[in-house]
Amino acid sequence: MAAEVIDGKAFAADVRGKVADHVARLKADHGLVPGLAVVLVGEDPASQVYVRNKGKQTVEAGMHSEEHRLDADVDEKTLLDTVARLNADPKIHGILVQLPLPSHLNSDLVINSIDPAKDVDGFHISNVGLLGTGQKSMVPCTPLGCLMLLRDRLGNLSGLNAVVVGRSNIVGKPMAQLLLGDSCTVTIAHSRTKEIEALCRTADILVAAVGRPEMVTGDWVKPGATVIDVGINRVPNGEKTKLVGDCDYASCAEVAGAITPVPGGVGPMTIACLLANTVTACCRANGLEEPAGLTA
Ligand SMILES: NC(=O)C1=CN([C@@H]2O[C@H](COP(=O)(O)OP(=O)(O)OC[C@H]3O[C@@H](n4cnc5c(N)ncnc54)[C@H](OP(=O)(O)O)[C@@H]3O)[C@@H](O)[C@H]2O)C=CC1
Ligand SMILES: Nc1nc(=O)c2c([nH]1)NC[C@@H]1CN(c3ccc(C(=O)N[C@@H](CCC(=O)O)C(=O)O)cc3)C=[N+]21
Repeated sequence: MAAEVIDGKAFAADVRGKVADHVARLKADHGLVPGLAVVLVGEDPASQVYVRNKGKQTVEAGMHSEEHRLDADVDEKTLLDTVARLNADPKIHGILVQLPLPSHLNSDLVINSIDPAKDVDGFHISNVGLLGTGQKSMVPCTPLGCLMLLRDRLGNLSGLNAVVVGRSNIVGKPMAQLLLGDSCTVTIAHSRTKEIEALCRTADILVAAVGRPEMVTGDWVKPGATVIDVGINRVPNGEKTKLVGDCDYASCAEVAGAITPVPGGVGPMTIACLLANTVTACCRANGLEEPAGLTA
């Protein structure tokens, strides 16, 4: 039995449609335009693609979009000043500093200088703490997108076994928090985990966020499981390159009940959730009702 393909691209278009509807209402009823600022340090070509997509989709949803490009050798003070200006700017409701930053910059310091109310990535320590204690927060976009896909596919997640492979602050850990919040039994696996294949085979929900092309193969997957592939890896393909996930799609799809493809799975959801978080931040900043169904 071949797995059902979870169409993240279509789901993301649907989320962006809801965002655009809410943006139109904010404009008509309150004269408000939600604004997102993306800060990009250096010239990493892959990052530039994401930044371009974010800007385009932000404008398509009727929102205000700004890009702030800084040289790769920018000093920390200039970057912190940029963030401080955006914190104080009433047109801006969401700020994203693209990671990773060049190694001479302290990314914890920079991220924690963002106003937590404008931290649409949900990476500021106060948002991390709020999520970890089950309080209202800004939720990281990629895990939020994965949760939306899982709830849509499985309905109630309560009692399901979830294994998250990867323990990064931006994907693995917040993903585990969200699954725990939905009453899954959650295990986080990483590079030191023993017998990782057997562990993964216990998962009703398997989330791969490792950054290793096609590492997870079909023999790691429990028959019928839902597989969420977060990985975005650019690998050689003849003269050109192609994108592959952290899962070997062909073998996993033979065993899984449902699986997200790469591209067209989690990636588009990340951007849709970024727009959703920006609208949520704008509503909260103005004491208005938040859009239904766009937060965790
Ligand atoms: N679709 C999207 O929107 C997004 C996609 N991504 C993609 O998701 C992937 C993960 O990103 P990110 O979390 O930032 O990556 P990190 O490199 O920060 O973290 C990778 C994690 O995987 C673990 N790991 C590495 N090798 C192995 C192994 N052989 N076995 C088990 N675990 C292993 C590491 O373990 P340890 O901690 O022990 O080193 C680490 O916890 C990447 O492909 C990235 O491009 C990221 C963000 C958004
Ligand atoms: N502060 C910060 N926040 C992030 O959310 C963040 C970040 N830094 N650094 C980089 C990673 C990566 N990331 C992606 C977003 C969208 C796609 C995406 O849209 N992918 C498309 C394909 C895009 C393509 O063709 O290259 C897809 O999977 O279908 C991928 C990856 C966000 N990240």
